[in-house]
Amino acid sequence: MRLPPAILASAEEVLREILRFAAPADTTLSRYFKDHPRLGGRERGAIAECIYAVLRNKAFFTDFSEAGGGATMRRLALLGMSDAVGIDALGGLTQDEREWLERVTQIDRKLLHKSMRTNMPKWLFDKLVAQYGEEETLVLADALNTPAPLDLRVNALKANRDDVVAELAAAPIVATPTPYSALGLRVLKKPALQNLPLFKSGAIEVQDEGSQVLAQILGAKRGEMVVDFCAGAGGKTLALGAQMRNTGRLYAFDVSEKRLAKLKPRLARSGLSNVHPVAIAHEKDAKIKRLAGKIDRVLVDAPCSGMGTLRRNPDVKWRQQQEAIAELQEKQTAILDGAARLVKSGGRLVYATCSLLDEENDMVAAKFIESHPDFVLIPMHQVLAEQKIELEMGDYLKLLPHKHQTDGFFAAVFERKPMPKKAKEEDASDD
Ligand SMILES: C[S@@+](CC[C@H](N)C(=O)[O-])C[C@H]1O[C@@H](n2cnc3c(N)ncnc32)[C@H](O)[C@@H]1O
Repeated sequence: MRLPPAILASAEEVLREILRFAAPADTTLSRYFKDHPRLGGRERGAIAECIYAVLRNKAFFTDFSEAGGGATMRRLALLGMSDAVGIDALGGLTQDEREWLERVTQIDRKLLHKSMRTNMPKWLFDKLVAQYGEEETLVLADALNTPAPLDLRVNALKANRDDVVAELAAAPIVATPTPYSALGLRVLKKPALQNLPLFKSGAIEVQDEGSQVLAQILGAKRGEMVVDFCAGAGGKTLALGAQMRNTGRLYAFDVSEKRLAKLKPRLARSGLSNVHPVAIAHEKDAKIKRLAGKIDRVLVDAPCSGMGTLRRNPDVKWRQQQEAIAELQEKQTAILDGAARLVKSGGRLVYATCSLLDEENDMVAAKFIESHPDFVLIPMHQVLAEQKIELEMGDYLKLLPHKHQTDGFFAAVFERKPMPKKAKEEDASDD
């Protein structure tokens, strides 16, 4: 059945708002759907897919919608919709529009100019070329512009992976084990999960496989004191708590009370009782000082540009300003410094981002090691071997969508050298 013609007007309306880039695309979309309760599930799905298709393909779509007659926003919506649901599912097209869409959708994008093919701002393309070379950047950009599959993490406290696969199959949802995370499952279609007993009981959580690997490399064990320094809504906190088998103490710090509040219902589902969410004012908060030198493992999943998550958040590349990267680096360095003070002698500190940019990754890690002679870098291949994760890496973890089919992630692992007792006491009382 064709979608009603009015859906194009709705897509145009929400697109106009989203392309102002005043707020994240998912926030604007949720607000639009709330304000338009009469839109059905199929219409909402099509509008959302249309918006994301436009954001992924903005450079290419804009170029083609500006050429030719008719309003640009209508043409953008047409391109987005045809990408999302196919031309034949669209009702109310004029003959001209149909022919134009058929012409544009037949274009071989590999033959286009780089800026249009990669669909990213020039500053980002240039940075990636400087890091990966042009050939690899083109492949990386294609992967970043392809929607991500849906990854799940099995909560080992409540289920095992094989049983979950069997229960999903009965739904029927086809899920296959992910290659790197022993608890991961990949679902190619995007079924609604919220009402599944498996989801409601906390046996599964939605989490990119890369994110699961990041939580795992912290190596948190039963009975340990662990801090998730930038816990947000707790994606990694939940994985860490389960890894600790619901024992020990896991502090979930964040400066955003709103994000920490979203962790609460997830915690309730997960069955974890070892997690202690703590809102902090900043990375030097007195609440942190009290724990200085006492923590076995600290994860810093730092705020970053998010360029590794473009498969899911394609608006980020258009919203992020190049000038903000240096500010982010400063913030990341400050947070890592603050978090390092928590680590006890022989304890571990993991610095992670979902960015692809060296400025937020290698450079922050290198600066940390330079300014913290009491820490050593543990090469990632060693950490991965300890965790029995079959990934080939050098000093750092660098997950890339075109190579590993995950979001882009970076991680560095540091270990605090054993400290003489006196120095330990001074460290704990230091401002
Ligand atoms: C990449 S997100 C964390 C995502 C989360 N770990 C997860 O797996 O879902 C970064 C988080 O850092 C928080 N943040 C920003 N500045 C901070 C600071 N100075 N100290 C602690 N957290 C901070 C943000 O509020 C945000 O929730």
